Amino acid sequence: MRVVKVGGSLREAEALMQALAQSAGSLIVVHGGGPRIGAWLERLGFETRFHQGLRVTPPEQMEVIEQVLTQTGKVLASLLTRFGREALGLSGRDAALLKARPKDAALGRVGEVTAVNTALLEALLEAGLTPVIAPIGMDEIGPLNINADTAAGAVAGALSAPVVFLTNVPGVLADPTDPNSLYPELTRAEVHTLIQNGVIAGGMIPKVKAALAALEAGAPWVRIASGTPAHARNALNNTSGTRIIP
Ligand SMILES: Nc1ncnc2c1ncn2[C@@H]1O[C@H](COP(=O)(O)OP(=O)(O)O)[C@@H](O)[C@H]1O
Ligand SMILES: CC(=O)N[C@@H](CCC(=O)OP(=O)(O)O)C(=O)O
Repeated sequence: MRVVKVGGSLREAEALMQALAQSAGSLIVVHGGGPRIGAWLERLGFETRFHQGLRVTPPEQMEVIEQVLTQTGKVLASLLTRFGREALGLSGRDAALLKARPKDAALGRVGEVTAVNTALLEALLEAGLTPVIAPIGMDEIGPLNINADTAAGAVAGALSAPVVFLTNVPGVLADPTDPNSLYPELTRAEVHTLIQNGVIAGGMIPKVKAALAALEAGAPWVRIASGTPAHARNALNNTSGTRIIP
């Protein structure tokens, strides 16, 4: 079994969904949708800003964020199903799949995962269904906006499963403008240095942090790789992209 995080930066997800649908073994998909959320917030006249790769989430933006993410999951699940892998779009609110708490008051309704309903995921896999999870969590007040990388790392950690973060770059790059500057492997200490000196920035920060959290929680291996179909297939076999090691 593998956990696959599909980045919202991958706007044309169809070819990737076909590759995932046809890959061997059980999958749990966790997806993002940052660019689509941004587009809708802008269209509706909301300001949006990021702190360390996380979208600061005033409570009044939560309805839009939840709608966009939930619908994105339904689209991905229907594509997987069409390509032969029966899939089900869920949000972290369904059956308390992702219990969460606010991460930091300054970030508004941004959540961090406190518990994953692994029994539900195992039951779905047992029934031959592929869960497609929108990164919305739940506390006693209502929904929380969880970064999709964070959510994928938490799910992988809870299941002690490998996780692959598929995105619009080949992995962690020494020079984000040069796709040939890929780090094949990074340790925890190297990751922290690269965050401190600004080489790892923006949306790459939650990815490497989630990768380290998953490893700490028991994931056997973790990769950040390109979401092109060929690279995604290799990443699922623990070969392409950047491997993060403890
Ligand atoms: N060192 C780095 N190597 C690669 N990408 C980086 C790095 N630092 C920042 N980034 C940015 O992180 C982006 C990927 O994160 P993000 O846009 O959130 O994607 P996704 O939607 O797939 O999660 C890249 O497109 C790139 O702009
Ligand atoms: C708290 C936070 O940052 N939530 C993210 C959730 C979606 C996401 O993570 O999408 P990507 O994987 O495409 O970046 C957001 O609002 O954009």
